[in-house]
Amino acid sequence: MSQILDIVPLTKSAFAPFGDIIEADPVTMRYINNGTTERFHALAAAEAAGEGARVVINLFRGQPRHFPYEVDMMERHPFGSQSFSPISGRPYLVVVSEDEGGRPGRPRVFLARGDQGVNYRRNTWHHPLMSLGAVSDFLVVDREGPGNNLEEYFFERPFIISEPSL
Ligand SMILES: NC(=O)N[C@@H](O)C(=O)O
Ligand code: NI
Repeated sequence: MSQILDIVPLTKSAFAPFGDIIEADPVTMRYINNGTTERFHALAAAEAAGEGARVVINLFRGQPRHFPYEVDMMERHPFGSQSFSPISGRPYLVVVSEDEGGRPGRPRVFLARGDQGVNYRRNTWHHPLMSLGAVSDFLVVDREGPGNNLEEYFFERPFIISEPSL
């Protein structure tokens, strides 16, 4: 099988094994504030495990990735979830893997729209942030606390992502 990875659109069903999509899904919408605001309710849940852990809200300013791109590693956060919500309105790549006996399997690459966020469930293999085209800001909600919340795995042979067509 080729090391070149296909890129597919990010959808709720395809991403379900890895976490949730943070987008204005009409099914989740309820009016609040006397009808002046639409609340898209409980799109995802932040997880922060362990004594003394807390959920934190961050800004990530990502440099655009260049292509062809070598995916030589994946990471996961054993004690908490991690969400990325684009603030700059630009598309970006989401790269995730199923767990195969404690190692990431073949990565899956999703092209996320600039109005779609993702929440990686706790312990989900993913590649670090992959901004596209220009420096992009993201609101990131994840876990801070004691213990090592970062596990990395390096592939023997890197996978390749070709330039996405936007
Ligand atoms: N290191 C860090 O906070 N960021 C990564 O976890 C990432 O997924 O981008
Ligand atoms: Ni991460």
